[in-house]
Amino acid sequence: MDIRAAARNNRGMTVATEPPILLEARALGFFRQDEPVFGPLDFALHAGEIALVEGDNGSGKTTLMRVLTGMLRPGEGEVRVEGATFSLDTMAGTVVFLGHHLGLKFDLSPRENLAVSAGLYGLREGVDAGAALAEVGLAGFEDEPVRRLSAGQKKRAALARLLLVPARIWLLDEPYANLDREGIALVNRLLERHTARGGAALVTSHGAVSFAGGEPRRIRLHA
Ligand SMILES: Nc1ncnc2c1ncn2[C@@H]1O[C@H](COP(=O)(O)OP(=O)(O)OP(=O)(O)O)[C@@H](O)[C@H]1O
Repeated sequence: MDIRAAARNNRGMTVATEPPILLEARALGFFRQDEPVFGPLDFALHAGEIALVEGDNGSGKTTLMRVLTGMLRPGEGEVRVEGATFSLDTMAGTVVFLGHHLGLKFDLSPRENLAVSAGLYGLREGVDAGAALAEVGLAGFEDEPVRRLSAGQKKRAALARLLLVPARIWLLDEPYANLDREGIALVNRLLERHTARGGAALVTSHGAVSFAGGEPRRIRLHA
C-alpha cells in the first residue's frame, strides 16, 4: 500500500511528494554465536504503508521485530525511526509492538490493561477504552481478568491497545494468530484505518494476507 502526499510548491501548484519514511533499516543484521539470523536487510517504511515480513519458521521474523523495538541490539547496521537514529526514548510514543506474548497482565482486566498502556505510551485523542474494547468485540468482557479470556479474546484485548495509543508505527508479530475469520477482518480493518491516517505497519504472518488497499510490500527472510 503506497500513498502519495500532495503538497503545494511555491508557485501554488500541487505536486506529488513521497510520504515521509517512518521506519528504516540500513544494512541491519543480527547474529547468534557469529551465525547470521537475518540480514543485512535494507527497507524503508513510509507513512501510509504496510510491509509484510515473510519467511519460514526460524527465519528470523520475531528476531527482526525484537531488534526493531530495541529488545535486542543489532549485530550490524542501523534502525532509524522518523528520520532519527533509534533510541529507546523516542520509541515510546512512536512505536507500538504486538508480539507473541501480547504484553497483557493476566490478573488485570482488559480495561485495566489499557489504562497501563495509556500510562506508558500515551492516549490517542478522542478514543476511550470502552469504545476500543467494543470495537475489538470485547463488549461485556471489559472488567473480566484477562486470564479468564479465550486465546482469541486475549488477542483482541491486545489489539485494543493499537486503537488507544497514538503510535504511528505498528510492529505486529503474527497478529492473525488465534483469531477467527471476523478477527482477521478486524485486524485488516485496523491496519487500513491506521495507514489511511498516515500510520505505517510492519506485519509478520505465515498465512496469506490480503488488504483492501492492495498488495503490501513484502520483505522476505530466509532460514
Ligand atoms: N532466545 C533464543 N535463544 C537462542 N536462539 C534463538 C532464540 N530465539 C530464537 N532463536 C533462534 O533464532 C532463529 C530465528 O528465530 P525467530 O523466532 O526469529 O524465527 P521466526 O521466523 O519468527 O520463526 P516462527 O515462524 O517459527 O515464529 C531460530 O533459528 C531460532 O532457533
